[in-house]
Amino acid sequence: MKIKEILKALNSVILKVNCDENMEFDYISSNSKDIKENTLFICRKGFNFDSHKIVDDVARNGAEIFIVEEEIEDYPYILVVDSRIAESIIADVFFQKPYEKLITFGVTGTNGKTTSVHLFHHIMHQFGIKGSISGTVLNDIMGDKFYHHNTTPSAIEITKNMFKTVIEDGKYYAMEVSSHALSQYRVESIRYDIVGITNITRDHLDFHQTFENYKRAKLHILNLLKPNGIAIVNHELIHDIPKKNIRVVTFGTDNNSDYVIHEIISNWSGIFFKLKTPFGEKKVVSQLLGDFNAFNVTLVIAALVEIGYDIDDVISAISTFRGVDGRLEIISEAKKLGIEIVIDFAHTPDALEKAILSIRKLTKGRIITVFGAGGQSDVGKRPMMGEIASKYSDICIITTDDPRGEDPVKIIKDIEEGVVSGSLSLSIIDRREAIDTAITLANRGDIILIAGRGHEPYQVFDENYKVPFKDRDVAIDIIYKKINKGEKTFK
Ligand SMILES: CC(=O)N[C@H]1[C@@H](OP(=O)(O)OP(=O)(O)OC[C@H]2O[C@@H](n3ccc(=O)[nH]c3=O)[C@H](O)[C@@H]2O)O[C@H](CO)[C@@H](O)[C@@H]1O[C@H](C)C(=O)N[C@@H](C)C(=O)N[C@H](CCC(=O)O)C(=O)O
Ligand SMILES: Nc1ncnc2c1ncn2[C@@H]1O[C@H](COP(=O)(O)OP(=O)(O)OP(=O)(O)O)[C@@H](O)[C@H]1O
Repeated sequence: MKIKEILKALNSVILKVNCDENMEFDYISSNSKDIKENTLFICRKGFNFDSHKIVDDVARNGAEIFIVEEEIEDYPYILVVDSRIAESIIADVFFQKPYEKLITFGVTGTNGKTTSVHLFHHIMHQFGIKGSISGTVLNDIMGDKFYHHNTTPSAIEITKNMFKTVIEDGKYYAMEVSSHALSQYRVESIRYDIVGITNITRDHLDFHQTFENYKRAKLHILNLLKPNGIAIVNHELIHDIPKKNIRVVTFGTDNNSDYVIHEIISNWSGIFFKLKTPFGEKKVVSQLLGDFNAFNVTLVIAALVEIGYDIDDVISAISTFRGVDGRLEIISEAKKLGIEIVIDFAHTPDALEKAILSIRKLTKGRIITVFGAGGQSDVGKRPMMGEIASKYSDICIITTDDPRGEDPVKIIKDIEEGVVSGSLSLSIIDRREAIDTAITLANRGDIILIAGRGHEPYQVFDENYKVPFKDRDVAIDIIYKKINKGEKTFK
């Protein structure tokens, strides 16, 4: 591709062009670990690193032209106001707007993104339609499955994955869109057929500073719709939707919603609820545990139905979806001890409250909640989580999550500040010991909720020290040790 092909698109961010516009490049990258011959390299002053400082290394590996935020010597470059915006524009031109050839579904919200995107993928597979998904737990790009450290990857990676989907004849691309990605222009050039907003409750205030900023970042997704795109929005947010010319379809328990959820029945086999829809009243059965999943399920029903799929076919395909790893996942081995253990990724106050209250409906026994809070992330939510867990559980055990460089004891103290007085709460720093204690304390009929880390395979103490620790595997290991030592009665 010739430089002149991107100049027009970049027009609004260019400060200076210091290269021949007939120069050609064959590859684009903003990551020095991903350079090929004749690469156009995008330098950025990031939060941790300034890649303007490594232009010599990058050039040695094959970069020929640079996009920069400050002038460099010795190499041809284009100086821009903001490299992040430039990256999204260049990716868009280089990969020829692949989203135009796909059904694109972008889901944002504090909780429920992963579940909604995976459910959408499942239904499309049931319909025999191929496509891709990306998000926290898994990227599945036309069957090529891998984990990415970001919920929403960089603009180049997303667009490249969409391009691959088009080339391999995929029909859709469903993705989780984080608030970080929205404010860092990672999805700025993408256009969606459908955007979904699950809910907006407190999280990530370390990054966004205020809840209003966080909400604004999330709602920005509404600016990224295709001309005939549809926004499927939780009815609770109706007053936050800007008055623009976009098609908004709402869901929720409020009778004014377009899709009204009512009469949710929850048990160990899942949820059953009734749904008032523009196509009449429907009954929905899902294997997902937890009332809150009625919202995720309805978001996906509305998304598919509003773009033309038959509502009965969609509802029927939902019943075979077994859920996502680490989201109210039952550890069946616990039954051998006469108790129940559920693993859940709840790591925000709202999610924790909803998870505990959902479980409350499943037992007459006690709820023992084992949880902590991640380091380097929204300190203010810690006491709120302490309050919620101690208020709604019978016993709460505060422990270590992923400290990410912070002192685990300090994090636990922050959580303890919110613990309701008179509640039964103890703190055990070592997560394995905390889970072990919960299992020891549990009586027949009790439920242990191990919250906060869900599917995550490593406990991250700091950048250089992470240890394998999957809540599910640890819980199962402890169960078998107790069985072998005869420590607990069998069911
Ligand atoms: C704070 C933050 O959001 N950082 C994101 C941001 O990085 P950055 O721009 O600050 O990059 P940087 O690490 O300083 O490096 C600057 C530039 O140098 C390049 N570089 C850097 C080092 C090197 O050796 N070579 C090299 O070329 C980098 O590719 C980058 O272009 O842009 C990168 C590319 O998109 C992201 O990978 C990175 O996510 C970091 C890893 C991160 O932890 N982000 C979290 C906060 C985040 O984004 N989380 C949300 C989900 C939140 C949730 O819902 O739980 C997400 O979408 O993942
Ligand atoms: N609709 C919902 N309302 C409230 N809580 C929810 C909802 N859906 C899921 N949760 C809770 O949030 C947790 C994370 O769910 P999920 O992974 O689907 O969300 P997410 O938005 O992808 O989160 P993240 O981006 O942090 O991975 C679940 O384990 C559950 O506790």
